[in-house]
Amino acid sequence: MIKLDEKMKGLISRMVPLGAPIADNEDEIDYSFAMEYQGPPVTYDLPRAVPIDIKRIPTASVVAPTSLSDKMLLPVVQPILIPDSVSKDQLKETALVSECVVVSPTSVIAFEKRVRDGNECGLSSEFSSLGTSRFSNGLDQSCELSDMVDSSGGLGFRDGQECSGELSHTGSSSDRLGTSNCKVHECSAVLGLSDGHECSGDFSHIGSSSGTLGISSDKGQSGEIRSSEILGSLEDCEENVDFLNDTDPQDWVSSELSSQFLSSAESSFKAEDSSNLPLTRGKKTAIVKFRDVKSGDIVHEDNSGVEPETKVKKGLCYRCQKGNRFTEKEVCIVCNAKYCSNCVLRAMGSMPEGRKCVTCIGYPVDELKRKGLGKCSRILKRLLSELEIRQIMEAEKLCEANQLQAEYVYVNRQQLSQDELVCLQSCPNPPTKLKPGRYWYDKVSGLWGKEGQKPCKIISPHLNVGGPIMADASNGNTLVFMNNREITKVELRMFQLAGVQCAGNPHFWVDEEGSYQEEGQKNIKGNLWSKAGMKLVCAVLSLPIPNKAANFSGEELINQVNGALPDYRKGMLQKLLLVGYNGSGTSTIFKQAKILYKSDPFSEEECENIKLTIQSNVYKYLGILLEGRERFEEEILKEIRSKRLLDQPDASGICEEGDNKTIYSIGTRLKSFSDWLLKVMVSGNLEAIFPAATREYAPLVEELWKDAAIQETFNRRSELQTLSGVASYFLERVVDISMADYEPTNTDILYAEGLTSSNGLACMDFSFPLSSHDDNIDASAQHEQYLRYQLIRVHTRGLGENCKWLEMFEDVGMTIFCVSLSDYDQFCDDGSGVLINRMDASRRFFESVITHPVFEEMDFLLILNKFDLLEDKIERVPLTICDWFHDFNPVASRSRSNSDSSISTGAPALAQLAFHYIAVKFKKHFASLTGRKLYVSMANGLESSSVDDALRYSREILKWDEERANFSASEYSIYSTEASNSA
Ligand SMILES: Nc1nc2c(ncn2[C@@H]2O[C@H](COP(=O)(O)OP(=O)(O)OP(=O)(O)O)[C@@H](O)[C@H]2O)c(=O)[nH]1
Ligand SMILES: [Mg+2]
Repeated sequence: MIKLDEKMKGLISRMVPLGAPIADNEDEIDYSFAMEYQGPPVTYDLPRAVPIDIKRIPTASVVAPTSLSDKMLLPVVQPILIPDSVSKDQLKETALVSECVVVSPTSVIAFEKRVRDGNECGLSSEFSSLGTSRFSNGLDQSCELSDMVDSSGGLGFRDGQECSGELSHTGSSSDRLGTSNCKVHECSAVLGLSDGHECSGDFSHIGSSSGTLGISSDKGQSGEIRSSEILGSLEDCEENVDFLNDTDPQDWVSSELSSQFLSSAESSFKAEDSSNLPLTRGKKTAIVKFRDVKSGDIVHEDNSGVEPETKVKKGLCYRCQKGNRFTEKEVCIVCNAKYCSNCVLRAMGSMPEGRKCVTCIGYPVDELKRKGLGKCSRILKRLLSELEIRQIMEAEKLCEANQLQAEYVYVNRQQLSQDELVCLQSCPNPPTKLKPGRYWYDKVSGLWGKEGQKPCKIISPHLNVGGPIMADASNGNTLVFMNNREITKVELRMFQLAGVQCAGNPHFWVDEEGSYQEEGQKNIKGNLWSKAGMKLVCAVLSLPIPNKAANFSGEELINQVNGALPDYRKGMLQKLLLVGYNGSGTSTIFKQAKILYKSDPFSEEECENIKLTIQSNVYKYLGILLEGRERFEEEILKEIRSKRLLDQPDASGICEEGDNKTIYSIGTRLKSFSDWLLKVMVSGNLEAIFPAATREYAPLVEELWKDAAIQETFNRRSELQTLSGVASYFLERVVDISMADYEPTNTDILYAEGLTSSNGLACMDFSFPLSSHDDNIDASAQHEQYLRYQLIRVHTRGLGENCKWLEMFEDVGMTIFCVSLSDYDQFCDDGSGVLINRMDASRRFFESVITHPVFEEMDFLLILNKFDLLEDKIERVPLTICDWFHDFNPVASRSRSNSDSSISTGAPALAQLAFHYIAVKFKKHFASLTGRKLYVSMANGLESSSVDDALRYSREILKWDEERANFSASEYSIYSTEASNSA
């Protein structure tokens, strides 16, 4: 019998349950623990620690990368609620309890156990831990969790009872090391890792079912632990093995950590200073992923979302429990917890996924809050810098965790996979504003609708998403089938109005183009969309029509941002609609955008078509000039004749040598070529020249162009209504252009007319590359190069009467309206044979676009284009020639403008004043019709930098718009959406 000395007794007393008797003799106790053996060599095998190969220790893969900026206020406190059922006494009994949060970018905990006999073992079990984890507490002390070995091999905590946990396992964690409340006594949990599971990712689940590892901060208050201090090091562990030898465990816990761990399946509480305790929402961070060792599959925890919030008195901050309902608060987009401005940064940390409590990171957003994603509140604006806000809001909108969850979307009764969702959202013509729900999709025609309802959109066809379509997908009851789906009554009505025979319960096959045929028959019966009035019919019946802009085949939809962009962002497009009255310069701006933002703006095939267009345009211009020359010649000759009649021999314009020769006369050879050319053109038989003979005639064309008579005619081009200003550019180079190997340059393409498709629709996807101005700019500017835009250009004729088809563009973010500044002295046919001023015509078109119901909330950017032509013209032709501009008074404007500090010193040029005047005219007109604000930008469509500026301005406006919305979306915002008053 060996008597235990006092020291040993003291040691044991700290390890047994409180109040448990301590035996006097060693034989009477069933506790034992390992001590260094210093006796003679033994003849039998000793259990030995198996060394761990560090490289083989799995390290966590970061599930949700967090950026731990310097400014990040770490850690985030896990608030704890004291359950009503727990009395103060009970709290006392539990001794010291701690709670805290550890956030760590890298933390490795490695354990290895070796149990000698596989039975229950006490502290004497041979057990070695080769792992160490260090955690710093709020006071920057560090503790070492190296070897709190327990009897049954669970790492961590021992209460003298058998532990049931088994730690046969190596685990590692990186990034967030969970939050926890662990209980030392009665602990039957192993630390973190259950047998048979491999842990990768963040620790969120360490301990028993409810527990996660926690390290207390000093004095039992909520811990704040700096991430950088948290280390797990295998190297260190050797020094730290077996604290029993040199460390008193109780001291270890109580002095170094000043706390103990407590865990219980239901609740966690804190003993000290409980009145000051923050509230907890019983929630765990679900970032840890366990992998089944055998199958390698990820074992899903119950990740059904965030547990219901603990009721917090309305108006109180969820962290400090102070404030009232008027206190400004920020709301977690996952769990709705609200934090006051003092607590929000602590509760939300660096917000790598936007406004989420730290414990909500990785969780999907509350779908009701999706609309508000990326819209900043006033409270954050006050607390953070503009750059930080921008980054947080971007992250909130774009981070993976916040994207629509594939599992909430069903297509043809099949839950989507993440890949399918990405495929759906990034197709050229995706469903608009996709929300969680059940949808049907006809892959053949592209029709898309909510389950049980008629179709609401035609999206890109042939997408590999969802299951096969069901006959009852749209709940039709017509006995008429289309691509295996029984159509609804309205669709049947549409078929009938399209003249499709529907007798005898037919089954139609309709493809994405609208071509339809009956089942079992080979021939195509017709095309739904090509039938006259179909679009109107569909509009009336609220049925979708194909989105030409998105499916337009002439303009490719290249994803320029390619692999650099995560998949889920590929689907996110800001659409910009570009419209303008005929000749305002929309197609020039569109082409400029292509040249500016696309690395390979025009395909070979496009270039070939462009070449033919340019060559034929040259003849068109020449034809106009020749006709004009004839007209001018005739006019002069007429004049001469009448003057002769009046006996006025010195009539002007007549050359001295010949009676019938005028400055508009050409030689006989050129005259006969000209006559032939005009005849060919009138007959519409241009093939005689073009394209085969273009080269042959090129020298003659050049000669003609250089002829004085044609040059005189060209000088009077303003009298030739249809002659484009770019005619001279091409005619000067007619010989080059007529060559077989002519390849249009970008400038040629830019100047070339008639390149857009017959329906006047073109669209392109692009991103704004970093500009020279962006070079020194912050990360957010860098980030913007990945944001994607779609420029959709539509011709007036593509919009139908009263701009009916504008409704196809309801999802655009902004409309850019283009007006030609040089239109003020020009006239055009108003459609009924009456000549009207082109500026007036432009204004009328502007009115019908801005007042279109679909654009009620739309931002408009007015591009006042062709500023170069205005400069050129304004000195010659007064602006007041246009009735609408009758009160333009440059003198008055000049004096007014000079007093305006926004205009630089010196008298602004007349064209500049005219521009400002016209801009204000449009702004006022816009405000009177819509009550909103119009943005205006000046441009010269032929100058790339000017178009770049104008389009980047549209991007700025979209950003402001967002920021304005952020203000107004704030819970207690006092800002109105009219906050901005710039430009
Ligand atoms: N000088 C000058 N010419 C321009 C400018 N912008 C466009 N143009 C020319 O104006 C003409 C009409 O421009 P477009 O871009 O074809 O105009 P649009 O809006 O497409 O008009 P439609 O072709 O009728 O639909 C073309 O000859 C362009 O080269 C400009 O800023 N300055
Ligand atoms: Mg055009």
